[in-house]
Amino acid sequence: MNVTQLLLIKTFTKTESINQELTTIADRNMKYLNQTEATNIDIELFNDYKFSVDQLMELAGQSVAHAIAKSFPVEKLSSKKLLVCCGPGNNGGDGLVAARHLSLMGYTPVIYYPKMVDKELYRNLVHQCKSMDIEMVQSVDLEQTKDFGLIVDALFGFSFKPPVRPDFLNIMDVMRRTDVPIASIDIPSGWDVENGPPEDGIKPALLISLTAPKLCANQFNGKFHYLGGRFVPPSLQEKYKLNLPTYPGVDTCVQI
Ligand SMILES: NC(=O)C1=CN([C@@H]2O[C@H](COP(=O)(O)OP(=O)(O)OC[C@H]3O[C@@H](n4cnc5c(N)ncnc54)[C@H](O)[C@@H]3O)[C@@H](O)[C@H]2O)[C@@H](O)CC1
Ligand SMILES: [K+]
Repeated sequence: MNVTQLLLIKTFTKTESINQELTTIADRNMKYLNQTEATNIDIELFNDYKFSVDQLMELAGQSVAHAIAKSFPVEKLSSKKLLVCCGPGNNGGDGLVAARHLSLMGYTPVIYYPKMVDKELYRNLVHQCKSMDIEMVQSVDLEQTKDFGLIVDALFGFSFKPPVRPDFLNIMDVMRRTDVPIASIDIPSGWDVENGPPEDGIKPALLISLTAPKLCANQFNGKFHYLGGRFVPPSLQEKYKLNLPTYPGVDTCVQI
């Protein structure tokens, strides 16, 4: 190895460690949003920055699929089948998008979508999933969860207001009692967005926060916490002092 090569390696190593240091500093100051801030950022993305819901949902759902693949690689999962539980709002939409991407990545998602809202966005997402032969089930009980290697929790996101309404009590009970690991999108369903888990709250193994973590994520102590939704314009990050960590390379998600 000549002197130039040695110098190049040293410079590269130094840059890498500076980058890591910057990421750590950013992590330390990363903003955890309250419910109002999360809603306001959402409104600004749509009204001021002119994003459409399906644009952001596609990016969010894809980043969820990538975080799942990093945490539960398809070849290591006990069963390639994943149960994706989708709620009535955009969190449920993220779940439908994630199911489609997971299917393209070699998993076998099965969707449970008990309260589909009759809007074109959701109808199209369901149509896309059905066109890819993704199975949809009408009910889920505890016994059935044994067929799955992972449950994707896309029931409620940052607009959730406790307590859980009767239509979702059964699936929440199944998620509480199952031994199958859970990957929660944005908020562990049933948790208060700011105050965290109720006494008998679900305990996800993976949480994928979107845009920026919400306050309840401070109480997450599962194995993997990722940030996804790499779409926040710098000026919006600056306005809310989000201090988001640096996403590695071209990744759509970053472990935090
Ligand atoms: N900027 C963003 O901020 C983005 C947000 N996205 C997703 O959108 C989510 C927020 O979506 P929404 O505002 O549509 O709301 P949610 O998906 O959080 O849930 C709202 C739905 O759940 C119902 N609900 C609320 N409380 C309930 C309760 N106690 N029992 C039963 N049902 C209840 C509401 O009636 C409504 O239908 C985020 O968490 C994230 O997953 C992404 O799709 C894209 C970008
Ligand atoms: K969720």
